[in-house]
Amino acid sequence: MFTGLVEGTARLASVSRHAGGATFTFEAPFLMDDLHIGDSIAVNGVCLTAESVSHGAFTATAIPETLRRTNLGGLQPGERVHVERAMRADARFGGHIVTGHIDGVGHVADVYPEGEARVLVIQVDPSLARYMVDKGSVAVDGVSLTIMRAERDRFSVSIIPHTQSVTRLGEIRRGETVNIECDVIAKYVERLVSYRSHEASGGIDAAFLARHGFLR
Ligand SMILES: Cc1nc2c(=O)[nH]c(=O)nc-2n(C[C@H](O)[C@H](O)[C@H](O)CO)c1C
Repeated sequence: MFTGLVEGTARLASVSRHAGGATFTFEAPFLMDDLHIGDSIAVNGVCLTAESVSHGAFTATAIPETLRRTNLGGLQPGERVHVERAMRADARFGGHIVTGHIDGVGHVADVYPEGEARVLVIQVDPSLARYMVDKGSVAVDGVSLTIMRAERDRFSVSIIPHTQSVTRLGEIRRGETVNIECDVIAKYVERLVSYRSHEASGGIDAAFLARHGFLR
């Protein structure tokens, strides 16, 4: 589990693509004081496992499904990614609950300045946008952000100077693809409400289970 307070950016040193997916080597010397083989680490918001850690770098593998559903598949050596180690139980919990499971990608549709901030307008599928509300939470490439405005197929966020300086969101351009994790609380609420309304109208049968993915 993560908070969306990313710790900084790591540089992709190399990538090896193979039948099992892609194995990335990221340079991140600032993580080395407490990163061990087997630890979870969020890379652009995607929860991966550190497979080796040495000389200021770690390696992690993304399976084909992860490459299809996130922006990791398009990464090229030299690019920078957001990194965050798993949250500690004894630390302050800034940001919001981020699981590292990406719901889909969004596309940066517009970028414009507003005072000291940088507003990003991000286009997403309505199936993702439905979990967003004004002043709610969203993780964009792993960065916990407050939604300024939520619409049917897009939302906007305002990037404050601190976030611009410690993440890539200060330099991101129109057309780039970003990983989106919707607020997990919204997803649980939707699921519970759909069960409740079904129970009110007659209980659980085979058709109900199939509709909700429990039967094929
Ligand atoms: C909730 C939240 N909202 C915003 C926001 O709307 N705009 C912004 O620029 N930064 C926000 N942050 C802080 C970032 O998550 C934090 O600066 C980065 O993850 C780097 O640690 C947070 C935690």
